[in-house]
Amino acid sequence: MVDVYLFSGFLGSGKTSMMTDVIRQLKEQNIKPAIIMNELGKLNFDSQAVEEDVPLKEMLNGCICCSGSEKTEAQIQTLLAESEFDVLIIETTGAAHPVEALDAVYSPLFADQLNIKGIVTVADSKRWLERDQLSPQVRSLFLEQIRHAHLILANKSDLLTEEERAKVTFEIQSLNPHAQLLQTTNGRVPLKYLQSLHATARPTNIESAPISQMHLSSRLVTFTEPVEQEVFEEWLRTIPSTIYRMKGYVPIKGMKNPMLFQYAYGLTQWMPEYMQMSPNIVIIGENVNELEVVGTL
Ligand SMILES: Nc1nc2c(ncn2[C@@H]2O[C@H](COP(=O)(O)OP(=O)(O)OP(=O)(O)O)[C@@H](O)[C@H]2O)c(=O)[nH]1
Repeated sequence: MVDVYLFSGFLGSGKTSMMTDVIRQLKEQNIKPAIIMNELGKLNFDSQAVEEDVPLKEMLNGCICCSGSEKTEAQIQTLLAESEFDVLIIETTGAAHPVEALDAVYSPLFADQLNIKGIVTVADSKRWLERDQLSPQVRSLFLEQIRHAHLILANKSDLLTEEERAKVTFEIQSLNPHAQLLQTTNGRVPLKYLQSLHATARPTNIESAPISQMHLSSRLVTFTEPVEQEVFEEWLRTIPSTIYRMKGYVPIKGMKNPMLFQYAYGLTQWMPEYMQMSPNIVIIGENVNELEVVGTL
């Protein structure tokens, strides 16, 4: 299994600095990294930070969440087929919502090959103190990236006074009490903090993630029998609003192949599928392990 880390954080917060340092540490331990980088602009200057022997895929002109998860899926598949590596680091654009980014990388197609360790968010500590100056939408994204993280770096702590550092730590930890919080400069984080993250996504038929894991996580569910479409839609109306996203293939009674199913923030989409895909869906949200799914054991 390849360990996957999503690096999230606002534009200019220090993601690339963190990545460069993490790659250095991985290499020192003879662990092979591969990188997917994501830039909003046309040219990816940051990729120059990655040495040539590290497999690298770039997604230019769009962010991981809105350029279509198919593209990301294809890139991960190509990487898995072409290169040998132990760890996959995905640097999302500063404008990506972490739920969407997680959604894009978590595909039922290679769920058994990837061990999604979690979202590491780099927060610019100075920006945190000045967050009231951000527009409401931007501020909301900034907060969401922190709220959904599994590990948070309060970066650029060199720019703060002792008192400000304490304030930032207290406030960020209050926003996300589940994640470990570290004060950093230049995104320097000892590798052990990444490695000790629990996987956020595991097939439930193998082992469930701990219930205490209340923050954002995902789960792969396998259907054991076909379900009536109406019964399934009825069930969808009962699920909590903290289930943000589902996608995959649902075996529907009367249909030859499992149907492609998409669910995002209350909206559902069905598409007939001409291939016999495995009857799996991925569920992303909070407390995903407590959700009972119709048609599964
Ligand atoms: N003072 C200070 N500057 C930092 C620190 N970390 C990063 N920087 C600087 O902040 C700038 C942005 O850092 P990057 O690592 O490129 O940030 P990024 O999140 O990858 O930026 P985008 O590519 O725009 O998303 C660079 O000029 C870094 O040198 C820090 O801890 N302290």
